[in-house]
Amino acid sequence: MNVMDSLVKDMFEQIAEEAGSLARSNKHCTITSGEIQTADSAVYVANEEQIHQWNAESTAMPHAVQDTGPKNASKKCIGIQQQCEIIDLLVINSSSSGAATMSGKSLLLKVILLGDGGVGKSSLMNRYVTNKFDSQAFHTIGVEFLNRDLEVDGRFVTLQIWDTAGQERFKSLRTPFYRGADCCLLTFSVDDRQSFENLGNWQKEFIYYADVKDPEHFPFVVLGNKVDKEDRQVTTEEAQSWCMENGDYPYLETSAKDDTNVTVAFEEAVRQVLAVEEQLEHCMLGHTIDLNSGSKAGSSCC
Ligand SMILES: Nc1nc2c(ncn2[C@@H]2O[C@H](COP(=O)(O)OP(=O)(O)OP(=O)(O)O)[C@@H](O)[C@H]2O)c(=O)[nH]1
Repeated sequence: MNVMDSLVKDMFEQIAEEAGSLARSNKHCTITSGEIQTADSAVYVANEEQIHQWNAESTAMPHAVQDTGPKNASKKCIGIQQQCEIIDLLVINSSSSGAATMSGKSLLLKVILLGDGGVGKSSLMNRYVTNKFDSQAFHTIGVEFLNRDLEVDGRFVTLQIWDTAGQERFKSLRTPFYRGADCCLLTFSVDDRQSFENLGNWQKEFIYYADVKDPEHFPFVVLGNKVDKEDRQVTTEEAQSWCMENGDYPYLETSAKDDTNVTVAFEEAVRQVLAVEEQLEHCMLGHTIDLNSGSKAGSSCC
């Protein structure tokens, strides 16, 4: 990796951190290799062409400030020159831990969709949030996310769904966003055997980059998408047994096209997170010290 590549990589990692914070304070946000946009602000970062050009020329980065964003938006350029710092427009109001946090009255949960390119991650997110399906969807570059409020078993939740680029060449753009995820949806396509065989790699990639401390108890949900297709290469039984052997994960067969099980899948993700949360709360309560007796209660938990 040359110096410029590593500067660009550092820049994206820095942006990823900022974006993670931004994500917690905004309803809608799109992050690609080029831009971070929200309803009321936009940060111009760099497009792929510019990055290539910078790599080729190794010249100074642009650092001009432009006002061409959406109405009321400030659009600024992030360069790599020292004087061109990461912009001040991001409203950072949250911890970077990313554990489930309360936003207003509802619980904010970050779920992340991972899986090979083309298995239908973006389509699942878009079907769930906008109820639309695009049969000519473009590959994702980097990550994007959308929020949706829902109620599950009497709990109000804001689900923040992060859709990542499955193609290998975008690995460095997606992995910085794994941290802080409350649930991971491992996705494959039932008509693509290789995408099923890669599930284990996605699981490992997530655990490593999200820095999951207790992988055995992390809530994964596995989705076999495109069940509307006739040319299946993976059977339900095979997928179920993979889930059983790799962590006893829930398995759902979905179709973003037909809207089969899409809502159920995201609700299941919420249930999994809430179950882990309840278990933790239970454990914490179990460890409170009884001042009267001077002994710990329920120390067998966790
Ligand atoms: N038949 C069928 N096609 C689907 C379904 N979901 C997605 N597709 C199609 O599969 C293609 C890829 O879908 P995407 O949602 O872009 O896949 P992705 O996993 O986000 O791909 P990357 O962004 O490259 O990681 C698109 O042409 C979609 O229209 C589905 O449930 N059934």
